[in-house]
Amino acid sequence: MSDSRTPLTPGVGKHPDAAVLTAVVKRFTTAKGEKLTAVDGMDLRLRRGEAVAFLGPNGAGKSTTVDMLLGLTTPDQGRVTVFGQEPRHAVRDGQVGAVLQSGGLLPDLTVGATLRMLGSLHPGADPERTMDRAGVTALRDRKVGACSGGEQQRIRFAIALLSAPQLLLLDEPTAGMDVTARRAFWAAVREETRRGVTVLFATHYMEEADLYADRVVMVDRGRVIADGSASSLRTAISGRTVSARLSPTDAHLTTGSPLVRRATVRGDRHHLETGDSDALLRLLVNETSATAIEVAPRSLEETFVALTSQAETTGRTTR
Ligand SMILES: Nc1ncnc2c1ncn2[C@@H]1O[C@H](COP(=O)(O)OP(=O)(O)OP(=O)(O)O)[C@@H](O)[C@H]1O
Repeated sequence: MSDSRTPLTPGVGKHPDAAVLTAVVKRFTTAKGEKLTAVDGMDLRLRRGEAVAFLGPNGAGKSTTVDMLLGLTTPDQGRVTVFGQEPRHAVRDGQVGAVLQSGGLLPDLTVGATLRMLGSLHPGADPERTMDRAGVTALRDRKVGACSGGEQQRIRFAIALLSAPQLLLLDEPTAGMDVTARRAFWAAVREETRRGVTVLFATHYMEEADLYADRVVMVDRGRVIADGSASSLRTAISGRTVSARLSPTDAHLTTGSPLVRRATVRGDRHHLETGDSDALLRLLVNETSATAIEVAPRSLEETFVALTSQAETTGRTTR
């Protein structure tokens, strides 16, 4: 029975960390022969039982990192371990399951036959129960090729669960799913984390990170630029922009305030990014002669841009 199976590798169950990346660098050579650094000194520790969201723009290095955790590619520098061992050993022992963006499925097999066939590769696997856990039992007799994109993602999830892995790596797992399918998918993932499984999922959806991750790791240009709980990250990257006309003396006072994360001047207005717009408004009203004060929320895109440019100039991380 898959739920009660113990890790196949002695010592794996005792290891406190599911995965550790230490100063990992991965470079590729582009088609033009130029060197491209996809992962640039990544330090990351996934503790057992955590659900960690991996957020970042296109090309940030998320998939490359997942590939290294799966042993599909190796770092040029640094070290990656999964349950204290080489990733490929952990994968070989069935400790790691993955839903990748490009996982091949055989379109002419039914869902049930697919799970039975792949289940035969893992001693002790229970395809029926795995289909149930992944929410694909109703699709058992349907050909994989006749399933929608979102359904195929759930089939991939079922396949990932076959070996009863202790670490699940999900690369944009809900791509192609509608809202209902997303909810059902995350409910199934939550069941796995409840059992103590560690989950790392790459996503472009801040809401998914917010709702389903214990911890959010934000990456940009192959580096971790923010790492913390969803709520701490939200506080760090959400916020408002307060803009006003300020005299030079008032501008000096406000931009030097710890309430102001970033200040820019456009035209005759100072734009002040803050996590506490109420306190900043009080400061402006009570202690300066600011005029034409406006408060505007920042969009997620703006906050991400603000955070990435901040990381570029200061190298700072949140935690
Ligand atoms: N095999 C490869 N050969 C050359 N360049 C590669 C290769 N794999 C990835 N890259 C490049 O490395 C960078 C990081 O890519 P990666 O796929 O890891 O980013 P990502 O964060 O997963 O992006 P996305 O959100 O678009 O999936 C990109 O610039 C990409 O073009």
